[in-house]
Amino acid sequence: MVEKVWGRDQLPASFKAPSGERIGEIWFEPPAELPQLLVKYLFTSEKLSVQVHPGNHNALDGEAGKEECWFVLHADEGAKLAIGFDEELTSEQIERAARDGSIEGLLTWHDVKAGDVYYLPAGTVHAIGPGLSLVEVQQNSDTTFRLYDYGRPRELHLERALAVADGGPYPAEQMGTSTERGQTLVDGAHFRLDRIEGAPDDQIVSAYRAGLLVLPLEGTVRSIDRDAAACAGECLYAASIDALDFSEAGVTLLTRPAG
Ligand SMILES: O=P(O)(O)OC[C@H]1O[C@](O)(CO)[C@@H](O)[C@@H]1O
Repeated sequence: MVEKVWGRDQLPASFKAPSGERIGEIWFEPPAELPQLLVKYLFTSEKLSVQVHPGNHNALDGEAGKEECWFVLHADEGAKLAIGFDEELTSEQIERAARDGSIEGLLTWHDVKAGDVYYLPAGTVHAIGPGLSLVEVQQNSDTTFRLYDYGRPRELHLERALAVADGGPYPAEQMGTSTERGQTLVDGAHFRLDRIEGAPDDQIVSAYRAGLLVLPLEGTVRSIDRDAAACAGECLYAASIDALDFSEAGVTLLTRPAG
């Protein structure tokens, strides 16, 4: 569990937050067999920094590319995500806006609801608003460049952020809902994410023949050959979907690296 200035004192029932701590993130450390993917739960009560991540192509030595996606579990009335800019901006315009704080108003703030999914290509300038619970699936990287933090006394990384930031609007095809997309929420360059109800069908089984991470949102998923099980708020690694028992499953997220 990671404390964050924008985190929450009270987490949903399936998570036990230590009292007196403001938990913003729950990380599931990638298992040795699947080092490419990092899965987190995020809980917000305030805005996250306006930030950007590099891609593999423009990360420097010691940094790592970070593309991510968000699956919205819960959104308070009026909750929003800022992704991309309303209008194309130059690097100089982004820098000026980051320095004087007007960047917040230049971002496109999307109304969100449970079941929405957003894929964030590297370079996308973004901020997560308050009142949200999300599952974040991302490349296993902790490289975040903050452009603006509302005056909070945390470090900014303006120069590196400007070097990788895309000044354009967010492409509509990168967002959707689980109703529109069906089971496969993301099938991208770095990872795949599916949302299934009950047991997996043949198409899902054939897509998950190698290592995967399982996040039950409702119900329980068990590992057949190991003494392990996961329910809501937990994450289970399996070497193949064939090693899992979905007889008590409700709604489950499955994710694996691309390829
Ligand atoms: O800099 P902040 O505001 O703490 O945000 C960092 C967090 O934002 C995210 O990049 C999500 O946008 C998380 O993966 C990361 O831990």
